[in-house]
Amino acid sequence: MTDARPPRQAVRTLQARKRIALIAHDGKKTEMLEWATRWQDTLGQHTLIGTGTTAGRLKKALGLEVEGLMSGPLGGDQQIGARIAEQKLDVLIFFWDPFAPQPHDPDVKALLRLAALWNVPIASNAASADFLLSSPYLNERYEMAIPDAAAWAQARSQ
Ligand SMILES: O=C(CO)COP(=O)(O)O
Repeated sequence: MTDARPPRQAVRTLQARKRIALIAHDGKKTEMLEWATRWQDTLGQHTLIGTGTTAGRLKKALGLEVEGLMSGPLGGDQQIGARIAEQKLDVLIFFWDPFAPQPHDPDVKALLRLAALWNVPIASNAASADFLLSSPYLNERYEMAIPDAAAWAQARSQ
């Protein structure tokens, strides 16, 4: 058994059209809708997914095409986390509520851990989401470092 960290980094290239996850806890959904309204045109140029209720609210209020997964408390955070682990998500916009404990707090923590691990850009509030969406990288290919999963597995199976 070797060091419990991936021994090497690999390169992942994000395409110009990003796959963006949109998630908001109930206490933050109004803020998310207001923010998404301001960024509606930009969001419409990318591929959007979201947890069930957030996705439904965005579709209804803004007419945006958003793939809806399970609602968060029913496993939606875990589904988004799986997309991250499979390198199928590029940006995470997650307005989590710092005032409301969630029944699925472990799922939320797991999602945030995977996003940190896989170097996925995260915005937790409207200002950081403004910065992310106004980045020149949003509409360009972008190369980033990620853990080398194959090297990790190989090192641990010696
Ligand atoms: O609970 C959530 C994220 O942790 C969000 O889920 P909903 O979008 O289904 O409300």
